[in-house]
Amino acid sequence: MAVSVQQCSNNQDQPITCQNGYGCHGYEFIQNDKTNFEGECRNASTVTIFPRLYFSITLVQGDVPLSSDWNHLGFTCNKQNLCNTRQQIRTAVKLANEYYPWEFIERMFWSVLLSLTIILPIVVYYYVTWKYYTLRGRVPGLQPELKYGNLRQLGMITNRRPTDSYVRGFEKMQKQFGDIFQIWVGSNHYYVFCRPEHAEQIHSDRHIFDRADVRTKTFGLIAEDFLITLAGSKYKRHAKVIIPMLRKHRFQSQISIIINYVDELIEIWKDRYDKQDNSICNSILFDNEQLMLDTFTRLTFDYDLGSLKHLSKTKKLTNSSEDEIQSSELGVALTIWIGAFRRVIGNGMPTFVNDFLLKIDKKYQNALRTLENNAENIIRKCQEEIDLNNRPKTLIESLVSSLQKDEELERRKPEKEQTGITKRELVGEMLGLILGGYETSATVLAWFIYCVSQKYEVQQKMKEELKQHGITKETSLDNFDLLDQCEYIDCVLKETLRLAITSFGSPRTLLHDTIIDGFQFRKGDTVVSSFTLMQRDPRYWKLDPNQFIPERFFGVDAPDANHNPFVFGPFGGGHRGCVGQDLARLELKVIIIRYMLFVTFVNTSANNGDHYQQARISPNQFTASIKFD
Ligand code: HEM
Repeated sequence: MAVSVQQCSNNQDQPITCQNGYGCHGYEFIQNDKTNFEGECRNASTVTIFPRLYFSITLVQGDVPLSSDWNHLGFTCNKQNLCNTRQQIRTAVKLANEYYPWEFIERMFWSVLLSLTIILPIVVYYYVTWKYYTLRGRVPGLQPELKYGNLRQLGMITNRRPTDSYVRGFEKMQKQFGDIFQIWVGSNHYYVFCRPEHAEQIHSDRHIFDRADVRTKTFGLIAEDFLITLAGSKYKRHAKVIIPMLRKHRFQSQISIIINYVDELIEIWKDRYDKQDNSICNSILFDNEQLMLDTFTRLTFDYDLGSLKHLSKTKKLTNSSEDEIQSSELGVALTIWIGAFRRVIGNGMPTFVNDFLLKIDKKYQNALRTLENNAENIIRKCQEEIDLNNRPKTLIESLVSSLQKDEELERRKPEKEQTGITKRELVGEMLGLILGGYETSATVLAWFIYCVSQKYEVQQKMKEELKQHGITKETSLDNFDLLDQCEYIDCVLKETLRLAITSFGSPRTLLHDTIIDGFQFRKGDTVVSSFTLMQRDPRYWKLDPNQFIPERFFGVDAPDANHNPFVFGPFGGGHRGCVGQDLARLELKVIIIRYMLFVTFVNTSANNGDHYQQARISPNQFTASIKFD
């Protein structure tokens, strides 16, 4: 750390001229300031950095008048004189060392370090508290706690485990604060809105309300190239390839695929429960998840994941076959991956912490590799079969035919001008779509079974309707007109979607400052239109909204047929509403029809109507007895 001046290698004393009476603050400074000083010592003559730092500290602290200071050090600069030669500078530095001894610097160094180790954590604590866990503005809410936000205060988490759904937390907040409140779900902050006029404003202006940042920070950590996490030009580039392939008519010729899979599950149930003493199924959600995994992946990616085959084998097989091992490996990978997703959205940690935890989580990384390998298999299979001269017929064909020919070239273009998608993006989309496409529908199916198992008469009415339209076990169902005639089943599905709590609402992040209902919100704030609360709010429904009554929508005089459209939004709304809703409705309707042709679900005494929070919100410890017709 000693102060030193190195010799110029050519050993010439170069004159340095100081102009306008400028003080000479060290040799480096002189060298760099071409405006005020002329001449320089060529060939790397340097004064180490310390004299400058040291001078600037000690000059202030050491009580030496600035004007005379450099005179002490042997510098005499004024307009007329040559300022210094290097010899003078050497003298100056030597003098400086005598003036301000080394111990003083050392003392300074340690005091600064000590202050930093005390001050820094305090500053970080206050910064994190202010950024993540403080009420904002005038909107009412509960003062949040560090790490948990309002999760613990609202009973959504106890002993670090999720114990209640976010929706129940939202309900408590609405009761306490009214239709507009703010809530901290861990480190995620939302302004929540519970009236249809709010929903209308939020869903109508795409230039202000866009995909929520919080989605990109949760979904984005595990599927960064998934549509739900994208915005702007990249979103448009992906949406162009995906959305047209999810329209209802695309799947008309594939209804038999849905039927085959649902029949496979019914066969499994038959095997397990028909003519058995105990016909109680306690894996309703899990079984439906396997059904939806296979159905969705086959419909969209033309690939059989084999989840139902695995499900049927697990009970019967004692010796595991290769097929079974492969299938279960994939199933395990999906479970781990989705488990990571649930953690990320539920643990309340800031994004960078979750990002770090995922990176060091070996199990998760292995699961991801397994999933990516499977996605690559699907792509390879499609690439072998696809005829690029024909228009794509399925989602996977559309994705594969839009693969960029030269990724490097596209990358160099601005995002707005890029076309197609990269291989990496394709894999990301596949994983994201599988997650978005199967879990939600499976959860709705579980809710459907839950609701109808308590209402025998609703199931009888559906069965009657099928008979009325001549729909039997042999009917192919690929006639949309015939499907449309089953209006009561539509009402049952709509009522299920109204009551099924799958998420708390549609979150959006503001692209510009705006005012909602008299409150000012800033660019970057995240707002939520809570359709889940409105769907069960007595102000907006004529019949008791907490009851499962499909008749509220059925017939010309149906009491709730003319409800405000913005109080019903199971698929969200606006330009970032669910892109899979056509497909989901079709799958659900066909599956419900098949269920009603074969079985009747009966409530068991174990059900208490409770629900629990996972990635989706599902009926808690739900069981149903399955009777075969
Ligand atoms: C019953 C089944 C389903 C339900 C209840 C459901 C619900 C939702 C909801 C509430 C949203 C957020 C909308 C918003 O923020 O306004 C959403 C978005 C999305 N859903 Fe679904 N969904 C279902 C099925 C599907 C299926 C089958 C797919 C796949 C094809 C899918 C793909 C997506 C995608 C990609 C988004 C993000 C759209 C965007 O950000 O632009 N969903 N879904």
